[in-house]
Amino acid sequence: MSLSPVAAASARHPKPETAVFEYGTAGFRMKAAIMDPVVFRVGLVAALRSRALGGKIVGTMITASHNPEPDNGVKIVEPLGEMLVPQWESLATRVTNAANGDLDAVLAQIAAELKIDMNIVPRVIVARDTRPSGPALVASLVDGLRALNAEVIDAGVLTTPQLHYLTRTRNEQLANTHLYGQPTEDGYFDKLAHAFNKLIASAASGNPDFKPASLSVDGANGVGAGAFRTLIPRISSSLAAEVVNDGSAGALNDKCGADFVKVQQTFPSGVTVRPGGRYASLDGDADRIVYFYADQESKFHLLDGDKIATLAAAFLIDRLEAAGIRQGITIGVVQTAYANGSSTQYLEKVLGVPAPCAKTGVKHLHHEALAYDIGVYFEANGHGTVIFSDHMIQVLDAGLVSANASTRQALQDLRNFVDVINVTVGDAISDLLMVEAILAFKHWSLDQWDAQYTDLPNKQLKVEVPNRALFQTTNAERELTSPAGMQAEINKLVAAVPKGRSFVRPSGTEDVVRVYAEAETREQTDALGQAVVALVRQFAK
Ligand SMILES: CC(=O)N[C@H]1[C@@H](OP(=O)(O)O)O[C@H](CO)[C@@H](O)[C@@H]1O
Ligand SMILES: [Mg+2]
Repeated sequence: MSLSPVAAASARHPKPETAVFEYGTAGFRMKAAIMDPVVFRVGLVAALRSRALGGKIVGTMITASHNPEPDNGVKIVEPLGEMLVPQWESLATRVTNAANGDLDAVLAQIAAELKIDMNIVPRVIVARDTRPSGPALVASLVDGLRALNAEVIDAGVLTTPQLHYLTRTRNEQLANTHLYGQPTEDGYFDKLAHAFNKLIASAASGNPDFKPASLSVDGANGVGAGAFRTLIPRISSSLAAEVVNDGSAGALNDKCGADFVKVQQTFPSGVTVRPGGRYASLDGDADRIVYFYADQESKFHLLDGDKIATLAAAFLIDRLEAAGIRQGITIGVVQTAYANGSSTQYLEKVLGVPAPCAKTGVKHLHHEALAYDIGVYFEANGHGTVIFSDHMIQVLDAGLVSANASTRQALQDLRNFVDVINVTVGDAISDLLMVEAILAFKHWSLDQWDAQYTDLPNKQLKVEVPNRALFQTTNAERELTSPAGMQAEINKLVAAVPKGRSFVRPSGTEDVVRVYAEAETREQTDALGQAVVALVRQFAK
């Protein structure tokens, strides 16, 4: 009996019988060495997803973001650049866990359940970051796609946000609808550069002394370094930028990159830091960014996702007022439990905007941000963006038609601001341009930006436990419902500390439980963090 194409291909990518996989916050992520059967099966799922959507293009990205170089991962992107819908996360988990001999049957079951027309030709874009394990994993993914007769578009090495952009614009091109931008890598850079150069020109107008700011970008030795370097010549009149940690020497994310800088609260290696200089770190797939600087005593200062969100919100409010359209436009800034307490306070008390708390994972933040005309959302680690409602865009466009001399420039600034933002997904490069444009408008250095509010000392810790599933949360992950009795113990510790806050949640991307603590002083913060870590160990048994 001859084997079906799926069975024949799956024999080349056997799943170890006992292996269990789960599509988590960031897709599948693990040691690259054990990923082959997973990516092959994700190829099958992506092809099926495209068929279920009538042949629309689905994106697949091979990356493990900020995790160490030997790790890798894979995630599926919806046609308009959104994260995979929850129903299909479960289907992806189901297919990756099917026994080797059951794959055909499982696919047929799913097709029958969802009434998928198996004659449709699937179309799937494939991209990867710079990890050495990437090419072999792409080959396995493509093997899965081909087993279901998919048309494969190999986009090579891209940042995660570029893959989202390309997926969206290729679909728009296919459907002959309005293009978010030209459906090429060049189109991506042109769109961002064009909007950014206009914003800087506006910020510089009337100021003969305007000089482009100098910025040094830590590329985490990853894909963002090359991507940002491609952009530099296109924005050279607006920003004097250089890239360090470009992958020519160190390992990916090793003592550098946005996650290292945020979690360790220290300078990345490979960067010569001068007091007064301006620095930013990207993560390994360039969807996160944090800024940092040294003061006159060479002390480290971090400007994280919370600082970026507050900067963006304050600027947008200012421009809306100058454009005469603040009335009737709702603004919200969505955060997670990891947001510094001072940032939430600043948003609610100083800027007067709602700052709801969502569960960790940008898809949760994105969802909540849809409730506003301008939805700013950032995780504290620097992953986020700004999204705009149709109403907001209509108000803007209508305003531009009838603008008078005093409001026109502010309206145009807002329009260019919308264009510099990657609304499909958090994008380090687009966020960097947004920050630089705002700083140019404000004539701010990093310490002036930082002075808007003072972060409470904070600490993130992780604890390895026998079974992290024991830890369950509610209230946007700020309280534990299990293990029984543990939240009451945390509450007691927190109550004893001025401005204390602490919470515990299981990671969705690593086999650890995370602990967060903040308090009025560094000593209190560290002591609170350690006390909660001890509780985790005690209750994990
Ligand atoms: C505290 C923290 O930074 N957690 C990160 C991390 O999730 P965990 O579920 O905490 O492992 O990876 C996610 C995916 O990149 C990101 O969305 C999230 O913010
Ligand atoms: Mg990332």
